[in-house]
Amino acid sequence: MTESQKLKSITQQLMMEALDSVRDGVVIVDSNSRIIYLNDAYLRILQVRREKALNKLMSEIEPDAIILDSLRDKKPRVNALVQVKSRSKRILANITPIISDNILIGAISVFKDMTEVYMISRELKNTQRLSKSIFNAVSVENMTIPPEFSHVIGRDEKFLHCLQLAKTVAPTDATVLIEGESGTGKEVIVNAILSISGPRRQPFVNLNCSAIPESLFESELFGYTSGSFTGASKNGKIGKFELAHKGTIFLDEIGEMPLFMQSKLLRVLQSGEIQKIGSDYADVVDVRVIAATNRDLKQMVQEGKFREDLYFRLNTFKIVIPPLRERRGDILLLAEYFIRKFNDKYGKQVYLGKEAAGHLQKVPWLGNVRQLESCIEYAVIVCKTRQLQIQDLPEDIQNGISEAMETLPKTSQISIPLRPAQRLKNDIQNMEREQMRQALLEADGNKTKAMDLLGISRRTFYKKWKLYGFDNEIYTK
Ligand SMILES: Nc1ncnc2c1ncn2[C@@H]1O[C@H](COP(=O)(O)OP(=O)(O)OP(=O)(O)O)[C@@H](O)[C@H]1O
Repeated sequence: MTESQKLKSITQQLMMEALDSVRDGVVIVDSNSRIIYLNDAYLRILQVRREKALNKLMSEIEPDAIILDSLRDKKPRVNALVQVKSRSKRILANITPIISDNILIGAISVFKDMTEVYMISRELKNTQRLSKSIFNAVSVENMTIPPEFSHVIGRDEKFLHCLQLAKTVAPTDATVLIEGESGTGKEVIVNAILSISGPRRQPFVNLNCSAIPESLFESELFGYTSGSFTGASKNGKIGKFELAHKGTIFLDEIGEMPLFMQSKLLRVLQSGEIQKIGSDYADVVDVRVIAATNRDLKQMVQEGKFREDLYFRLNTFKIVIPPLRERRGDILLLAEYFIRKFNDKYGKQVYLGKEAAGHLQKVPWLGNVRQLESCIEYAVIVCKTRQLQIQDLPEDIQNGISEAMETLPKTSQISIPLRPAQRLKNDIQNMEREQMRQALLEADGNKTKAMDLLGISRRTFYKKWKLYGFDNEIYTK
């Protein structure tokens, strides 16, 4: 090797090393778009393995790559913001065609990863939209309930405040946390938010965290690639987050999410990144998250059962729905509403008698609006006259609860926990558990059949299944 050849080879080596050490991605292709060089940053940013890209044709592995345009028209591209489709990444690229003696011999692209910048600017836009929305909301003196909320019943001040918050946050893309006891109407508020945010935030994916076994959580949420584990479908699986891309995901019972998934959820909330099981790289999704819980997440954080960082992240915009016993003014409104609903359903013309109305107002409604709803459904069905009376109400509402009420303070604000109410709750739960057990026996252990027999949704069924520890029992006649 001559001295000048040696010098040339050392210079080339130094240049390659220099390119390898820069933070920006660098790729060089020849005139046929064959990748002849890529640096370490390229591999890191686009999350590919060297052997999957080097010496391959760019036109085959990334047919929409902007560097191909430069090869075609021999023109440079300056600060081009592009999406690398196969990797869901945003990059800012500078591309120069390499021309020697008027002949195109290739092109070089130097690019920056803009995904994080994009996520931050999205967050910023959200915050701006949210503050604008809050500004508009506080400048309206008397809140008017939006027409989209017409099916939401309630005039209590605290409840109206929840609706106002829902209305405020709906047009933004902010993450929302809805807290409230079981049956208070968390899902009703989610639907209200969705009805305002409209098609802009579709598709909608609903996921109840308590219905997913821990071992399936990751594949449910993020999916898996084909053949990533024994028993996996050969076509792979699309996760719920991918399904909800550009839309909204509702994570109900977020408090039931296992700790290892909480950290993965935090990553999605912070960077939009999801990684399928078995995949070498992460995809970026654009999903609005609405979460709900009937657990005290703050308490769970203290007990080490819920990640503090995720809690803070979710807590940015919180709507706390008060229990029905703290908005007693709404009981009759809701009761009348449900009577209308079940009159329609069962072809009846029942109206609420004065004594029954008085009685309903005294009940502690530990099961909240859901309990009131099923109580009214029962009463409308059994009511033989047109006037719904105390004796038409379910027995536990007629007796047990009224007994418990005698020992409760006569104020509209009942502070919990109260021992009699707790005892009552236990009674209700025992009864519920027994009914479920009977239904499961009747259905020979077939859960879908048992749900039908009980007349409850799959979601409610699995919630109670978990609550009452049915996992360890065998149900065959
Ligand atoms: N304000 C309301 N107006 C009309 N219906 C309501 C209202 N609040 C609750 N409901 C009805 O009560 C039932 C329970 O409500 P929902 O499922 O939203 O409660 P939840 O808080 O999500 O319960 P869980 O925590 O058990 O999932 C539903 O049938 C719902 O339609």
